[in-house]
Amino acid sequence: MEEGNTIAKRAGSRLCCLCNERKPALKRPKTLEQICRDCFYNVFEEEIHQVIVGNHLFKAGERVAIGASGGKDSTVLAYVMSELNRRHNYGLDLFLLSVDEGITGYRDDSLETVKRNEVQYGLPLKIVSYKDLYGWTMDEIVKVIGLKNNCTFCGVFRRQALDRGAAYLKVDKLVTGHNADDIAETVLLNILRGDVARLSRCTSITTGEDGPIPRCKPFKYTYEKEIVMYAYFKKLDYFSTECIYSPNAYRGFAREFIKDLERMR
Ligand SMILES: Nc1ncnc2c1ncn2[C@@H]1O[C@H](COP(=O)(O)OP(=O)(O)OP(=O)(O)O)[C@@H](O)[C@H]1O
Repeated sequence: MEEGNTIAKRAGSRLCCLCNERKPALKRPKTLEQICRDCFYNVFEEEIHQVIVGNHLFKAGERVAIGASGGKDSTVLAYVMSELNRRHNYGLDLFLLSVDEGITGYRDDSLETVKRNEVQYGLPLKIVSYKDLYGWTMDEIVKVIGLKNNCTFCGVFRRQALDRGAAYLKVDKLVTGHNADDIAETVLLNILRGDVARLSRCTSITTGEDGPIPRCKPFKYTYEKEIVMYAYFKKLDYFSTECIYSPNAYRGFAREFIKDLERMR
């Protein structure tokens, strides 16, 4: 038996290339290594832990809100942050913070997911809505202005709504699920627009230190494909529909371009 294993290991084929014990379950997008599920969980979580520690993202005793949209990125972020907080004794008080933009058939459904996550992960949830803060839902705004530029309005409102929610929760920091793919798209968009000011700050792991609440991106180096795989293998409860108002053509172009480059790798 021992000899059989040794042969398989030497052949370098049938076993996970990290533990050399279990069968591989996936080809890791970041490194293209064939690895088993347990090793994938380990490297995925450990890399995020190293990003948190290496960049001094938090201090013990801090209150941290997780921007929770119910989508894959923020759901995996909420799960991994609560696991790492427990495992490594970060000493953080974690909260889920959701913005209800008032988009029927999209945000109402995704918020149901976040309400389930509140119970599943044992994290208190605060929801702030555009209707309460500004007197308008996105549905009402779109009825008036049509389907033009609404991502721009919505982005500005959401940013402020997250600040207001963070102030309500009295948190020290806000974390979002922006991942390496999102950041690559933003870099490309800022180059295409010639927006040098944004280009210089869009890759920072922490922003807004001079504003009401610093924002951190613990997934700055995490590939979107790995987040999807992690959510899938862990059977996490998330909502996977695109916003009905955001075909978002320009960002979509950047996304496709980066995916094409990735395929050529
Ligand atoms: N309605 C919301 N309420 C709270 N946080 C939000 C909301 N929308 C977005 N965020 C935060 O901003 C991050 C990036 O949002 P974006 O709209 O780019 O969604 P995404 O890349 O599809 O992420 P997700 O899969 O988490 O929805 C999210 O991961 C989340 O942390």
